[in-house]
Amino acid sequence: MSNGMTARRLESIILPYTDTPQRTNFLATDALVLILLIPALSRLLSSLQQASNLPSTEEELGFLSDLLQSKELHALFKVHNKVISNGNSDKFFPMLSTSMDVMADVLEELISRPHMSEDCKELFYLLQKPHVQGLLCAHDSVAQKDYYPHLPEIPQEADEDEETIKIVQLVKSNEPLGATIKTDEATGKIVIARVMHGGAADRSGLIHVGDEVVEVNNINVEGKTPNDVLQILQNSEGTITFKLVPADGKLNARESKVRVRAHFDYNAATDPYIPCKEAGLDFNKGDVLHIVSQDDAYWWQARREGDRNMRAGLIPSRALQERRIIYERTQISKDGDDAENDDFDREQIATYEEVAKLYPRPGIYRPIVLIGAPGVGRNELKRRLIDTDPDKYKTPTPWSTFFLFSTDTSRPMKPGEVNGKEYFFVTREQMEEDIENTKFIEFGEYKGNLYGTSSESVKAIVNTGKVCILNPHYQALKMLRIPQLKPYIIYIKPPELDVLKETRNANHARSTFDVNNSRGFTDEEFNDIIKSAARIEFLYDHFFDETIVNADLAIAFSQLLTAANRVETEPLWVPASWVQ
Ligand SMILES: Nc1ncnc2c1ncn2[C@@H]1O[C@H](COP(=O)(O)OP(=O)(O)OP(=O)(O)O)[C@@H](O)[C@H]1O
Repeated sequence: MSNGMTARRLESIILPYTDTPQRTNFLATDALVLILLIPALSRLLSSLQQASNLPSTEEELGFLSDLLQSKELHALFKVHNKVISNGNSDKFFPMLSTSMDVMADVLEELISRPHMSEDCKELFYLLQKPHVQGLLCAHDSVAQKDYYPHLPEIPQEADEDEETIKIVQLVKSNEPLGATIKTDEATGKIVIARVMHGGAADRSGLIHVGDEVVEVNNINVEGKTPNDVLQILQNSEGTITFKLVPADGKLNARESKVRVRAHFDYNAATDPYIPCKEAGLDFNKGDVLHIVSQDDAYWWQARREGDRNMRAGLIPSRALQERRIIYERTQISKDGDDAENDDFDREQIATYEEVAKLYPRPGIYRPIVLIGAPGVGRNELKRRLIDTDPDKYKTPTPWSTFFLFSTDTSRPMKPGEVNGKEYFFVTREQMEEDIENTKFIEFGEYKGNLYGTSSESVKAIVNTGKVCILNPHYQALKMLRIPQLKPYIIYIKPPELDVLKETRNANHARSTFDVNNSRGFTDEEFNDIIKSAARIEFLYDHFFDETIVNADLAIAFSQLLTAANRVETEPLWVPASWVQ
C-alpha cells in the first residue's frame, strides 16, 4: 500500500524502565505509573504541622489540617485502595458495565405492555426509585472503572508570562503507561502522541495528548529523539519524574459507547503502517470491539468486548481499512486472477458493523435462517428441528401463481389442494406486482409458474409467537437481514471434501441435484458443493451470526438445537439499527 495512503506516523510507546533489559512488547513489560497521592498527602500534612510561618490564615491551615486528618477522607482512601486492589483481582469481574441501559430497556419494555402483572408492576415501580437508579449508576461507574479523579485543567489565564509546567511522578507497577510519544513535526519537541483509554496514564488524569515532555528525571530532552527518551526511561530506577508543558485546554474525552463487529482479522505485528506496534490490538473476524475513541481519523482506540484488560489498543479506522481493501482489490484485478469474484455484491466493503445487544423478547422469536450451498444438508437440519416441536418451529408457506381453468397452464390448483396450506395461490399479475414491490424474500420460476416466499409469511409466523425457520437461497440474505425481521443467520458449512463424500455415501444421501432425488451425489456434485460454499463465504460471511459444519449429522443437529435455544434466551449482538 503506497500511493499516499497514510504517511506512517512514527510513535514510540512510553515504556517503563524494566528490570530486565529486554523490552519484548508493550503488553508484557513491567511498567511504571501510579501517582504518589497518598505519600504526597502525608508529606503535605507533616509540612503543614511545621508551617506556622506560611502566609496563610490560621483558619485556612486549620481547615486543611482537619480535612487531611478527617476520618471521612481516610475512609475514602481505604475504599479507593480496596477498589483498586479488587480491580486487579480475577475474583471480582462485572458481568456488564451498562446496567443503566438495561434498566432503561426494561422500563421501556414494561411501559409498552397493555397489561402488567403484579410482579411487573412492582419491578416497574422499583426500577424508578432514585436509590435503585443510584445503585445501578454507581455499579456502572465501578464496572467502567470511572472512579479516578479527573483533575481540572490548569487555568489558561494563570501566569500568562510564565510557562506552566506540571510535574508528574510515577512509580513502577505491573502495567504499561498506556501512552505514546513522538517528535512534533512543527516544533521538533517531544510530545505525548496518544493516551490509550483506560490505561494507567488515562486513569491518572495527569497526562494528556499534546503535552510537551521537557524533562525526564531531571534530564532535559530537548533535541532528543523518542528513542533517546525511552533509553532514559529504561535506565531509570524507582520513581520517575516527568516535567511536562500542558497542552492547550483539553481533557481526555469520555469514552464513546460504540460497539462494532469486525469483519476482518487484524494483527498489529504484521501491519507496516501502525504508528506503534506495541500499542496495537489484535482481533479476529467476528469479534465485537468497543470503540472507545475515534479522535484520530486513521487509528481508533478499542477494547475487545468482554476483555478484562481496560486499556484500549490501536486498530485501523473504518476509513483506513476501506482504503486498504479497495487497494487490495485493485491489485487483485490488475493481476487478473480473480475476475470471477468481483461481480454482484462485492460493492459492499465489509470492515466494521456497528452492533448493539438485542435482548430476548418473550413471545417474539427471531427467525432462524439456514444458509449454505445447495445439497449441504439444510433441509435435513430444518426438518429435524421442526420434528422436535412442530407446534413451535414453523416454515413459511410458499406462494405460487396459477391459472385456474386455463388450458395452457402448467400449474393449476390441483383438486383437493387448499389455498394457504401447501401454497398460497395468487395470480401471476399479482405476484409480479408484489415481486416488483420487494414483498418477496426469494422467488423463482419453474415450469412456467412463479414460486416464492414473502416476508409477510415470515412476519405472520413471528406474530403468532412461533419460531420461523427458513432455508432460502443465499441471495435472499439481503432481503431478509432487515430490522423488521431480525433474523439469526446460521451458515451450514460443508466439511472437507473427503469427509463430505464419506459421510454422505455412508448415509446413502440423496442428491438434490437430481430432480427425482433418486440417486446419490456424484463426485462432481460434491466438488460443486465445496466450490459454491467457498463462494457464499466470500460474498456473505459478514452476514453470518454463526457457522455450523455439517460433517456428522447428529453433531451438526445438536449444534443447531443449542443455537436455536440461545437465540430464544440470550441477549445477542445485532446491527445497531435493529434496536434503535
Ligand atoms: N451430515 C450429513 N451426513 C450424511 N448425510 C447428510 C448429512 N446432511 C445431509 N445429508 C443428506 O444429504 C442429502 C441432501 O440434504 P438436504 O436435502 O438437506 O440438502 P439441502 O442443503 O437442503 O439441498 P438443497 O438446498 O439443494 O435443497 C439428504 O439425503 C440428507 O439426508
